[in-house]
Amino acid sequence: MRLSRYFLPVLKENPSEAQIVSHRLMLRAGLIKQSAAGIYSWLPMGFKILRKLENIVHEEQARAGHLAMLMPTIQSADLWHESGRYDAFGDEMLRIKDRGGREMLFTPTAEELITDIFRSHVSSYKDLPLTMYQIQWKFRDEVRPRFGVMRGREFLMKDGYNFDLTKEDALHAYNRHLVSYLRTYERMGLQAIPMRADSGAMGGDDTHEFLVLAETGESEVFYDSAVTDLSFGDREIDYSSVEDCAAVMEEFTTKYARTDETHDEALFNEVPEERRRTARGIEVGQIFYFGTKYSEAMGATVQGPDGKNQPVHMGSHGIGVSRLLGAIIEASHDDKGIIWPEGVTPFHAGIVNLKQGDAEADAACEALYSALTLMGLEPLYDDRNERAGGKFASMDLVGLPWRITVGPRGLKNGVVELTSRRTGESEEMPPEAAVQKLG
Ligand SMILES: Nc1ncnc2c1ncn2[C@@H]1O[C@H](COS(=O)(=O)NC(=O)[C@@H](N)CS)[C@@H](O)[C@H]1O
Repeated sequence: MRLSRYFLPVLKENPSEAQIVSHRLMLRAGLIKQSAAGIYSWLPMGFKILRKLENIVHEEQARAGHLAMLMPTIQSADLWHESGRYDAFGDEMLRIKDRGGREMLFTPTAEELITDIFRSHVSSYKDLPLTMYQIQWKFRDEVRPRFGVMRGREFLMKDGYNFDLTKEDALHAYNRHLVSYLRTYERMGLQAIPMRADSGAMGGDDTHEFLVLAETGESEVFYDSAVTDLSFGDREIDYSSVEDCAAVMEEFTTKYARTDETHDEALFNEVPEERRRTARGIEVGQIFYFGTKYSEAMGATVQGPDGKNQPVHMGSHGIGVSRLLGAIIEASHDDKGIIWPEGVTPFHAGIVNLKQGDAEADAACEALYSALTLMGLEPLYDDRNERAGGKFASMDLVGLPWRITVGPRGLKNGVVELTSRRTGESEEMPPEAAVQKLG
């Protein structure tokens, strides 16, 4: 992409309304623009990153054997009356009347609708296990939307729902989701620690939240520092194996790690004192097992092997896709701006031309642009007639992992400068070598 043809409204000053660094940087880097409290427009670069996050979520859900689908954002209140959550959800639910005066709502979550779809078409245990998920916008009329996309009112969520014949099968689905989440967050360059949490409005008993440690996190957490040494890595796992998934659950959730809602001081004191940590975290996902709460309320039953009809066991599993942009920036930035992990960066390298209009420099930039594009690496070429300092400042703010600086002096020696955004280290090398290094 050429910056002269892009839409990237970078702000020079820190917006006064932004209280945390990720909110500040998302506005300054021209990723989002607030349209109302807690509601944002996603400008081209912000939207490009959001789609990268969605793609990672889709890939890891597919790897786990979960089926992608899409439900509407506007739902009839009927199903919510049936489940008894219409009133229970309270003021967070945005209630709407259509032209016929029918009660509708902008969905805050979708247990009711997915259960209705299931009960309309599935009646035999032979069709189980079944997990379907969507990546869809939600609305929750938060009493205090704040911190930008971190606590929005309209936000993007991956919400997945499993339907199983028995509690054991549903707990395997729970563990399978934990595995898929560990991989998902690591691919985004995040360490998201699973912690015992409270089930709140979703109901049920077993639930873990996934938290990214950050001072600006809204959740207070208590954990054994040993959990920060765990990583899933690129190990192979058989998602259909109950043992394999249970082993990962065991490995990642045996040591003490809880949110304040479930914190148990006595248990915490059993952790060796030098390993006890209290911190704040950003909740980037949560998985739930809630048994037959919805299937009984809504008559979602299957005929079991014994011929008897029984309500299915369910769970729901969410990832805060739009919140993740904020979480990643909180975890990866410096005083100059964002530092995007390679797995989610909107462009792989910035090309900075120190002398736009200089025939040799322009030609070298065009050659780099084509070579990188041919390799499938998306460059962002700052071809504007700006002074070098301004170009460097924009590139640092936007946070691409690499910057290639091209100038007439360097070209005289047959070199360009390759700079790593994370380390700030620069190295001079021939243009071809820079392309190879990024490849
Ligand atoms: N106001 C919000 N703004 C941004 N992200 C949010 C907001 N509320 C929740 N989320 C994200 O959405 C994830 C899932 O939300 S949840 O309430 O925990 N779970 C559910 O709604 C279940 N139905 C999961 S399918 C959270 O872990 C969080 O990362």
